[in-house]
Amino acid sequence: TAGPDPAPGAGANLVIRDGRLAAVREGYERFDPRAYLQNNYVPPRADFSSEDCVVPWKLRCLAETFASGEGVEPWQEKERRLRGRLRRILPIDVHRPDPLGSPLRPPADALLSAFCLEAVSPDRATFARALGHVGSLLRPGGHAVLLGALGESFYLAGAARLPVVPLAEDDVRGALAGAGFVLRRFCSYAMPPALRTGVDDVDSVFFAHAQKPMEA
Ligand SMILES: C[S@@+](CC[C@H](N)C(=O)[O-])C[C@H]1O[C@@H](n2cnc3c(N)ncnc32)[C@H](O)[C@@H]1O
Repeated sequence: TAGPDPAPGAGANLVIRDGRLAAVREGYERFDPRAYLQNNYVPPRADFSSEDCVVPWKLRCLAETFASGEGVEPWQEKERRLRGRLRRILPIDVHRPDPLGSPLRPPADALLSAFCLEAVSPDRATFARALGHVGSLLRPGGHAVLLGALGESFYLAGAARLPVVPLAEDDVRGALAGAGFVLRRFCSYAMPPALRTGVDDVDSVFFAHAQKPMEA
């Protein structure tokens, strides 16, 4: 059945939103993954001699969360089991209500998204919508683990200068609540001056673990 008539101006808003998403897509055509890795995943940001460094902080958050479940095993064993279970790598577009192009059957137990949603969204409303889209891939009781940037407006990846929606902690908490999640853990890491290398203007990094309620 047809829905209600769109409000006056709604069509124009959709065109503007589509135009801004097209600009984001165009930006990612110049995204250079090697340059991105070089900017973020080697020293000084990935300096494993210092626990205070940002990449060890991110990994610690993930390790603590994943270790809080059933069975604690050496990472080598976890890696072996994960590789054994990996079946397919699928393209995803977080701006589509159906991000994988078709429903996920069965829905996922867990979802991990790192530095993606805010880096592909022109504004907070689009970020919240994208979170809702990927959240819909989870089963009731499923877990979402998010890492992301706060207060960031751009980052560099080779020739590409990608715009980022600058988020505050409350924007992330609000978007999670709006997407129907219950927050289990939220923490943040202030980027120290020594790691403000010019490859972005990030203020801090957040980590969130949230869960979909079980169905009544
Ligand atoms: C800042 S990088 C994050 C990379 C990595 N996940 C990390 O943690 O460092 C943003 C990523 O978003 C991906 N991306 C761009 N548009 C997207 C979209 N519409 N849906 C899903 N991912 C997208 C890009 O390919 C890029 O790998």
